[in-house]
Amino acid sequence: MIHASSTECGETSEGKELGLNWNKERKKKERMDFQMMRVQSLSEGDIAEVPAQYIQPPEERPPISDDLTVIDNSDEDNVPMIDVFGFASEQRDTVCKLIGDACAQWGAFHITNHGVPVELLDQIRGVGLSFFKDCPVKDKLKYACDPNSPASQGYGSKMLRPEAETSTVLDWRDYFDHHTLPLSRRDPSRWPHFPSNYRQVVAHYSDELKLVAQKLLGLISESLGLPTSCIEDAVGEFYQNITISYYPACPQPHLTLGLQSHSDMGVITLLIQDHVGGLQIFKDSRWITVHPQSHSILVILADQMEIITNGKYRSAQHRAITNSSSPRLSVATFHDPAKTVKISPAFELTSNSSPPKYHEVKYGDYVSSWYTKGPKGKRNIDALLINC
Ligand SMILES: O=C(O)CCC(=O)C(=O)O
Ligand SMILES: [Fe+2]
Repeated sequence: MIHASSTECGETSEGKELGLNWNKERKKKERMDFQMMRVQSLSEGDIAEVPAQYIQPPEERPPISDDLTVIDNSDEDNVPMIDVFGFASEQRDTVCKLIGDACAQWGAFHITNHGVPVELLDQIRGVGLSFFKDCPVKDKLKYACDPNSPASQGYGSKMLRPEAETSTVLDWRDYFDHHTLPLSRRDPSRWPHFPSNYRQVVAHYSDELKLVAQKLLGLISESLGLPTSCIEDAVGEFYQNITISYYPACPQPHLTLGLQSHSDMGVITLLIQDHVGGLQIFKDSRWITVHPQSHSILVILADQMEIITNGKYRSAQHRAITNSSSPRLSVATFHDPAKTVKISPAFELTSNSSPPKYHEVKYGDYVSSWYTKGPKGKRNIDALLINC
């Protein structure tokens, strides 16, 4: 009774202290709750202005005056579209040359006739959208990822460790990260059970995209005059994650980013998006909006590819912008080395006249540093440059 009244009124010194601590704890919890708040809940709360934590510094803000100017560049000035002819051997030399040019100039390209059934592309977009749109946030939260562990599997809204976040603006994005390969990491019971075919579609998509990634690594190796298996041998067994990102409509797209500027940390990313558009690639000092192509797959070179190729092919810097009218969905499939694998420039690509440009790095160390420091464009890979 005494305790109850003294803490409630804060009359005794012990009570005051308890009251202060309680207040501090409550404030901390409110801050945490805010940080954990899903962007979708904010967006559906019908707010006119985005909370301060989502406002980018002026130099990072996208120059959007209204939503219709999001896709402003012409077809000629967009990532190359390459028909890979089902990876048929008769077309291999031609395809290899086109891929080599796209890797050197863009670090990204679309592929068609990749062998993944278009129905499967539609299905994974469909189950992803259904999870985000039709499942109440409280049900989605049953799959919440561990906010203290980077790249943990599940439903999340932020990428960085809490200690890094204090100085980092939050992204206008919710996502679901799935650990899909190797099979020892795949546990579909941790993925949404709604809609009912969700788990089966993600597993099927994972298997198909692994095959595409393997074939692409072969072509990319050959495009540099390397043995077909060179890059895949350097990477070892694929660690594959699939991230479905959902970017709710944003009341102030000119102040925010769906996903801040970064390059992916692994080897190769295969991305599909819906018809809305918002992915941009930084090329020749400007941001270019990638035209959505519903049946093609966008290939994005990631940082370990830049190291293995000794900078002949550079990882693509990219970001996602938001818009005020339509939510947007993308599915990114990342292919990474195991954390224990050491990555260094392929010896075939180095010589006395062309020495290694990057320090060797254990992939696990690279990942930890990326999550601790935050992406900020390409600063993580640039930190490995020799003599820099
Ligand atoms: O949503 C997008 O288009 C980009 C996603 C992305 O870059 C990522 O998840 O790393
Ligand atoms: Fe990315």
